[in-house]
Amino acid sequence: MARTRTFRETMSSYCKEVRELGFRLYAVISESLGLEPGYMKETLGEQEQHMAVNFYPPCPSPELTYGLPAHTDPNALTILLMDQDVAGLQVLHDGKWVAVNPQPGALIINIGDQLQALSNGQYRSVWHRAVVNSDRERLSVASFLCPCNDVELGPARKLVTAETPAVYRNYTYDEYYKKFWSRNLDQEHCLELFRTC
Ligand SMILES: O=C(O)CCC(=O)C(=O)O
Ligand SMILES: [Fe+2]
Repeated sequence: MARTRTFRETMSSYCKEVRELGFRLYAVISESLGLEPGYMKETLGEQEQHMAVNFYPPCPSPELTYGLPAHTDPNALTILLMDQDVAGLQVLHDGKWVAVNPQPGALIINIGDQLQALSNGQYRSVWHRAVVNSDRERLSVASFLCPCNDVELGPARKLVTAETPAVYRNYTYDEYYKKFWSRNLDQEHCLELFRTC
């Protein structure tokens, strides 16, 4: 008799696929910076992977609140599976909040703070937020690829030159993560606290 997949099996294979996709993206991002394809994956160490299933119920006064306030993601890379029907994600582009509308079958890839640091500021960790609406609930599933807690992170040596000095000092992810959650999400970009100058 045919057996339907359990929730656990579906989630488990989704997590594995998302992880592989993240590793492929690390390789092309490394290459785009003139680094070895394995640079990001190796530097980030044994990756943790977290998942947030965000549920935003309808809100009678959506103009008074946010589903999620403005933030950047503290990790390396986020792969976001969005509700296929209801919009809510916005990204800050040229000082304006722009809606990212659902595209059937598409995943949203957010660069996190650690890829900004490793690329010495060449890639930018995007400011984003989620708004709510008064009549429809919304769901999003965020998969966060996170560096190993105790690896040393900072600008790739090859990207630090006399013309492009290190923008950020070195630190462990443990230190960064604690600092990130010790402030309000929508305060200044947390990486600003790790600047060399
Ligand atoms: O719900 C969304 O579209 C955004 C979720 C998000 O940014 C997060 O979980 O960090
Ligand atoms: Fe986020």
